[in-house]
Amino acid sequence: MKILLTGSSGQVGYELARSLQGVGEVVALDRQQMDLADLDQVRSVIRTVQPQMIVNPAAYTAVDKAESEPELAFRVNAEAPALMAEEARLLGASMVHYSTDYVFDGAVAVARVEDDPTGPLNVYGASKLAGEQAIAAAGIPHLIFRTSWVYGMRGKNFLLTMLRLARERDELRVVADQHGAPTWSRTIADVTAQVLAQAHAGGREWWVQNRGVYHLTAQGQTTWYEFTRAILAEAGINCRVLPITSAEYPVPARRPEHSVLSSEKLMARFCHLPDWQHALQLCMR
Ligand SMILES: NC(=O)C1=CN([C@@H]2O[C@H](COP(=O)(O)OP(=O)(O)OC[C@H]3O[C@@H](n4cnc5c(N)ncnc54)[C@H](OP(=O)(O)O)[C@@H]3O)[C@@H](O)[C@H]2O)C=CC1
Ligand SMILES: Cc1cn([C@H]2C[C@H](O)[C@@H](COP(=O)(O)OP(=O)(O)O[C@H]3O[C@@H](C)C(=O)[C@@H](O)[C@H]3O)O2)c(=O)[nH]c1=O
Ligand SMILES: [Mg+2]
Repeated sequence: MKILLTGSSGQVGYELARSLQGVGEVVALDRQQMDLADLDQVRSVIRTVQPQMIVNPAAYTAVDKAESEPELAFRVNAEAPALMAEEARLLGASMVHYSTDYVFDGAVAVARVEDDPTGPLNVYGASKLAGEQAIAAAGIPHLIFRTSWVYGMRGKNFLLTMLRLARERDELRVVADQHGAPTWSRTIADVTAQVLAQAHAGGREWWVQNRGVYHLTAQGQTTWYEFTRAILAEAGINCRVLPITSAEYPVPARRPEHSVLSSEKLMARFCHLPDWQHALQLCMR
């Protein structure tokens, strides 16, 4: 099976380029080779590669910047995935896509399930939701994995930012009133590969039974503040960390207060997911 992988230099894309080797022949493309802001290029690349599956971890992920660049965020996160789904339909291909906890408003302290009502608080979340909806509407075999708080030892992420800041400063001030599940990029890629191996074995009927949205996050929950403390403890860095409120950390985009997703559906059908603490240890060691 020929797999077109987008965003191969991103956190999840980089891990997928490795994990998907066992699933099929991977054509991994970065932004230079396929710019999702250029819809004509997206179309022509897909028509040239002619994949049997498109795996799309590429996304506009700058949450604050998206507030002032809504058109670009929507083009990359909604219009490009919509076009990919349309091209997949013409090719008879399937599509695997990634989305976010930020599609929810996070108003209630209960783990969200896949069918719960959405209500994004910011442009990024709204653009990701529009992408999900376009793929679902295309009527193709598809999987949409909603994940959260992605980190890893490469790329741009909260873990690497905190390690850098802790070395530069005597004290970190970190929000303690947003709750969620930090998820290692490698967990996302490995689980994707496991699910796709099942899909491959199951054929057409598998997709009829299993297509749709799945929450895919590490188990348990924490706050950005507690996550920071766990990161510094694991790294053996001594730096004071002060809990603050979101109001004390003014940024352009609003974030959900309760961002925990229930991954029970995925675990019941496919495989176990690790605790966030365990995955953090594996990642940092
Ligand atoms: N990061 C997170 O905390 C979370 C991410 N997600 C979702 O998971 C998926 C993977 O995210 P993650 O790997 O963490 O994100 P990253 O920000 O690490 O990677 C995003 C990738 O998309 C690429 N990209 C951005 N704009 C374009 C463009 N116009 N054309 C082509 N490629 C582009 C980036 O390229 P370049 O390297 O050149 O910038 C990068 O390779 C995304 O769908 C994201 O929305 C969900 C929840 C949390
Ligand atoms: C750097 C820093 C951030 N913060 C806060 C800001 C924010 O509320 C929180 C996390 O910072 P980030 O910039 O990583 O947050 P953010 O970019 O909102 O992270 C999100 O990214 C998108 C792509 C997703 O899909 C989400 O799941 C989530 O991971 O920590 C502090 O309190 N102190 C600090 O020193
Ligand atoms: Mg960010």
